[in-house]
Amino acid sequence: MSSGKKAARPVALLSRRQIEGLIAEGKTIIIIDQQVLKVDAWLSYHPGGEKAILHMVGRDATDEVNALHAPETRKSMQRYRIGRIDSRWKNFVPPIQGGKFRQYVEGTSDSDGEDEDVDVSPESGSSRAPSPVFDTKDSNIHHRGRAKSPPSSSASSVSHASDLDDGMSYLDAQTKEQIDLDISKYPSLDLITQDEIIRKYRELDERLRAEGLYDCNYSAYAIETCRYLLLFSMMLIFLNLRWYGTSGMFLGCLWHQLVFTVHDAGHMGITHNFTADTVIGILIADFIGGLSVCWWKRNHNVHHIVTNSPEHDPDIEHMPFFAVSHRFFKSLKSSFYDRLMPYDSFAKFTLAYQAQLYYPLMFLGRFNLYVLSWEHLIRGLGPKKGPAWWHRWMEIAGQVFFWYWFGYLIVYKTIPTASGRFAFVMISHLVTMPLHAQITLSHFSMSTSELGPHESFPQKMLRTTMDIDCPEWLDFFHGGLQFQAIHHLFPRMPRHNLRRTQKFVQDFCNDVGIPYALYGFVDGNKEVIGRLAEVSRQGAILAKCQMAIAERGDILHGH
Ligand code: HEM
Repeated sequence: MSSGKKAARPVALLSRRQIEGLIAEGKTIIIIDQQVLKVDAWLSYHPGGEKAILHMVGRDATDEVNALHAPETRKSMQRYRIGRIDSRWKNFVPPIQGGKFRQYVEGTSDSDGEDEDVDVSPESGSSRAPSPVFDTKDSNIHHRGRAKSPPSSSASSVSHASDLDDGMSYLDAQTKEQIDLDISKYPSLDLITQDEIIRKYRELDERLRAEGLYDCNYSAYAIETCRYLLLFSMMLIFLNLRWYGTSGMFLGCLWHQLVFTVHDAGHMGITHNFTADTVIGILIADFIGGLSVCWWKRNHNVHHIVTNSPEHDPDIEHMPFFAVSHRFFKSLKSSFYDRLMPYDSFAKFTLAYQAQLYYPLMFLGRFNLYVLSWEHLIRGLGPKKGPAWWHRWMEIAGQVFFWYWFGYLIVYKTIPTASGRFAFVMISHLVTMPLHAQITLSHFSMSTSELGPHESFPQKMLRTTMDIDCPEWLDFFHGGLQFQAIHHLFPRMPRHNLRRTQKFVQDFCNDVGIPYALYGFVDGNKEVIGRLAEVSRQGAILAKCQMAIAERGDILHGH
């Protein structure tokens, strides 16, 4: 008897081995809420870019996906469902991060492999040599009783026994030390502990929603707008008075402030509507600031997923100028840029002085952003299909508009002298320096260690991100970046609610035993400079090791 309604299609139960086999065949498989999704067809349409999804292949992406998408988008993901699982999913290392996957042969069961009852502590999980479960870089250093073993191979950083001959064992020992430090400071990586953290994090998210902390406080933007108008008026007044440097300073301050609203829009933190917030972001970033918000989003989306991973997070990949981890001395391959980041003689020279170069280079940050923006737009690196296809064209229009009002109308037509033009351009750009320092402050001195695929999303975010303590009246200066750890836990939460959320996050951290990193602005800066100096020192020690080894080699070979 027909009920008139279409019967729901039964969903196949897939085994772990079957899922592994699909990934081995090159399929893009992610797990969300116990559902198995195959998203190959969606990859090139994805507004968040391909890389964001590729870092989730073979993983339970529930928390990352919930944090980064609107609720209706999450529902639409069911279109890609090919099956379900019926037990707790143990993450694989995604292929883009060097994970290895075995083909599935009909009749094999989950127990036909080493992935049953996986012990996930870095020490033991990594000792399963061919295991796709925990086959990642420095983790193998944690084999019990093998303190100085070289790291396991990954697609991006292969280290062989012969590395012991060129000083790499020194770097491996440093890596081990840092992983040990993280393991001693943070909750255990066993599944029960991590599940408890995930459960409490989801509860917290629900609570924050119930408290209305996801609702945008539009009156706060009215105050922001008054501030923007004031800075813009000051720029015009001083331009009229022919005080070009002062006028440029006010324009720089305006840009500095506007970027925070672009950040909110890039995370759908204003209207929560993808299109509306993207338009706000493009109008401010491109039309008023001459920068590509979509370039920034492409970077930033991946940064939020693989935070502080030297091989994968573009936000810490600044070779040859900065290295926040000694691991960059291995000439890692960036999965984001798809290229090597060579530790060559130029890098050796600049990295030796990186602590001294930090602030001077931050002053030039905005010029670098133009270059990156144009590269993004000219090469068409954003999605060409799907909901974001038109962003590139609106951004190009924004660039034309910006260079017309800034370059032609103000710099060329209004300012008559070369010295006036120079002062206006340089001061307006250099004044934005604090922004570049503020952006790097939250992550540069935090951990860059890889603890394997079983670390939960909230723990990883809190381990790699710090907050800045500041009085409430200074919030406008930090623009929400002072609550970066909270923002990483809840990226779509409107900026003006982050201060209220801080107390909840602190309670959560106390409850689950995760340290909440909170520094004053000055101390945070000291931490960053300290980290840069420490990595330079490691570079100097590495050079000495290599020199001593070379001399020993010469003696052995009778030279
Ligand atoms: C079936 C799978 C997926 C679908 C259908 C999908 C769809 C979308 C859509 C429609 C948006 C626009 C914003 C929104 O409507 O919420 C978006 C944004 C985004 N997605 Fe996905 N997504 C999927 C999987 C993933 C995965 C696994 C990740 C990685 C964790 C991811 C990361 C992102 C990011 C970071 C954005 C922000 C993009 C931006 O604002 O620039 N997505 N996604």
